[in-house]
Amino acid sequence: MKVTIVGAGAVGASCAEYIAIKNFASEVVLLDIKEGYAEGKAMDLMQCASLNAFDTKITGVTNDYSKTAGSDIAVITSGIPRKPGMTREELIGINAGIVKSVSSNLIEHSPNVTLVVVSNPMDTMTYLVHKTADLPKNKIIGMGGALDSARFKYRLAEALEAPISDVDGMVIGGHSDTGMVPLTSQASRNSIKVSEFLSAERLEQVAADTKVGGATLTKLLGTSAWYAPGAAVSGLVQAIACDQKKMFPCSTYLEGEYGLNDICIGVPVILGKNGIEKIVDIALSDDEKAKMQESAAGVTKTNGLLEL
Ligand SMILES: NC(=O)c1ccc[n+]([C@@H]2O[C@H](COP(=O)([O-])OP(=O)(O)OC[C@H]3O[C@@H](n4cnc5c(N)ncnc54)[C@H](O)[C@@H]3O)[C@@H](O)[C@H]2O)c1
Ligand SMILES: O=C(O)C[C@H](O)C(=O)O
Repeated sequence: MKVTIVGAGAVGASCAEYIAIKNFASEVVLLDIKEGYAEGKAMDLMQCASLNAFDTKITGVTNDYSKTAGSDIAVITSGIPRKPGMTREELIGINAGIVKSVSSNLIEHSPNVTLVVVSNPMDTMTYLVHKTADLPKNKIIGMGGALDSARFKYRLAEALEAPISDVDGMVIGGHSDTGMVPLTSQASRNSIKVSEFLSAERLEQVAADTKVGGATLTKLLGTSAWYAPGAAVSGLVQAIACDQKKMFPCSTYLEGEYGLNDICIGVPVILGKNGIEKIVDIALSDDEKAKMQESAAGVTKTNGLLEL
């Protein structure tokens, strides 16, 4: 199993580290445009191998796509992150060009690759790849919901004063400060709805904190987060590589599901060896349906800024 990660920055390197520690891939290639950077990150990570007991071979290359040839899965983290006070949408001007050329280079050398898009604004970048790359839609996957759901569980556990392993919950919709739709009505602690334990006001606060999870970290760190994003990407890559048939909310191209068309946005999907093997069309409450429509309108507006 060969995995390429384009962008050896904060998220790309964290992703490579989690993939290696989980020890399911034979090879990880890190590629970056900055001279020597991916090589350096790969060497540093390989010096963790004996310490962390993994056998994954990590190599780094400067912009040489021939070294990515035959990749089964490729992760796109190349591009700029936001700074405090910015929205993800403001990154479109620079990141669209990067994502378009990177995806085209990857597919040229690995025509059967499954792409995981991470660069922001992620739903729009996933849509861009869908519109410009010669790949079936099941092989184009946007990562956002897995991360947002992990942040939702963190906030739920905090409110419940419970261990995170007791808590389950999912966030669908667009990966943006306003567009996320945390499914509070369905979140549970050991199968009991969290509304049994938390007031409507507290649950609303949990949802609000979840939606600004990325912005909160960006303010604290001066740039956007990388540990949880890297872990979330590694979970998606493992589900595909190991044909796990696991369910994650991912950004995928919709053709009527959730009443939406011609958009990539976060919905629950089953991930296995064929990438997105199924879009799971769950029943939403009227309130959740309205929020999903509003979220989709925001993503569509950002998509309109693309030069397709
Ligand atoms: N979808 C999500 O949930 C999520 C989570 C975290 C970050 N992100 C996004 O991921 C992206 C990367 O974030 P980061 O913190 O790793 O940034 P970073 O600046 O640390 O790393 C980005 C790397 O991309 C490289 N790069 C730029 N152009 C390139 C090109 N054409 N080819 C190859 N490499 C290129 C840069 O040299 C840099 O090393 C940002 O757009 C950020 O907003 C998304
Ligand atoms: O917040 C960001 O800009 C990065 C990423 O999308 C995140 O949610 O951490």
